[in-house]
Amino acid sequence: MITCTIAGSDSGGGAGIQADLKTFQELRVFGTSVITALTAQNTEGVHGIFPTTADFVQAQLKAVLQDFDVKAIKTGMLFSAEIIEAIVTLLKNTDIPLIVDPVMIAKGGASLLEQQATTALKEKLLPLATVCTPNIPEAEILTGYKIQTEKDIASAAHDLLSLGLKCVVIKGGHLNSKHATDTVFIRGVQPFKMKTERVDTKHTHGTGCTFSAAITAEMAKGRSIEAAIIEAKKYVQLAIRHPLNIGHGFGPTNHFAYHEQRGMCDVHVF
Ligand SMILES: Nc1ncnc2c1ncn2[C@@H]1O[C@H](COP(=O)(O)OP(=O)(O)O)[C@@H](O)[C@H]1O
Ligand SMILES: Cc1ncc(COP(=O)(O)OP(=O)(O)O)c(N)n1
Repeated sequence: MITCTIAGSDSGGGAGIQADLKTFQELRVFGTSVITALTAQNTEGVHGIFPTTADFVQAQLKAVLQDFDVKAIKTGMLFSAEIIEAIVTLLKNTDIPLIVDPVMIAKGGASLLEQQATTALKEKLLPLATVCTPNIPEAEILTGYKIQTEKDIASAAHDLLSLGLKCVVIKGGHLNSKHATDTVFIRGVQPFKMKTERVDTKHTHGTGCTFSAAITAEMAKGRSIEAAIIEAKKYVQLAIRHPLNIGHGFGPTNHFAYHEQRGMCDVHVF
């Protein structure tokens, strides 16, 4: 099975293209990639960004799509409106499932999407997506209001689904709660929650990239959206629960853990 990630490179290997390709490999799908930007990054932060031109992003994506039977595509850091538009031009002619992780700001505070690109992300890319996986701050930017209650989460999902998406997962990593609970809204299906223990760790660099890449891998294998999302939650939970403890700052998750610790993870779905 072949997948594609359209995202930025993280020289530190914990997020972006590197996290996506590691996740694809661990979940036994073949990963191709389209690089939107290089970041000089490590566990202590983002030290520089060098974007790719929109034309060259398009050239990479064309090369991949012309040759490979890609079964699912994900997007991560897209950086600019020009890059988003270049991708949309090609993706609007395909029916490949598209998972959009609307990456905006790294946990350290660096901006990975120019402010004026939010409109292009929302109005041009999201209508093509099958699944979108915002964290709470991203959902707030996309909807334009604060998300504090269960009712706010449901309204945000409703507003995002109305853009044409099939599924929205509002991730709870940023909530100040005892558990890490994500809420899944799928058109025509009763919403459900996925709950795991919240791991007390600072090594959560790349959790969002890893989660969305795992959804992409599982969907490429032909699993239903529900099954893909639940398996992805297991994958990321194990990756957080068994950290590698590398680097001097906020370390990466452990992409090996899913195989090394198989069966040692409960996700409560309700
Ligand atoms: N400390 C943690 N313990 C357990 N799960 C976590 C923790 N932090 C994040 N997660 C989970 O990791 C996934 C990615 O969420 P999140 O960290 O919110 O994304 P992002 O990296 O986009 O901010 C979600 O399933 C979330 O619930
Ligand atoms: C190149 C690149 N892409 C995405 C991110 C953000 O990754 P995320 O999974 O949201 O994790 P944090 O960086 O917020 O820990 C990134 N940092 N770099």
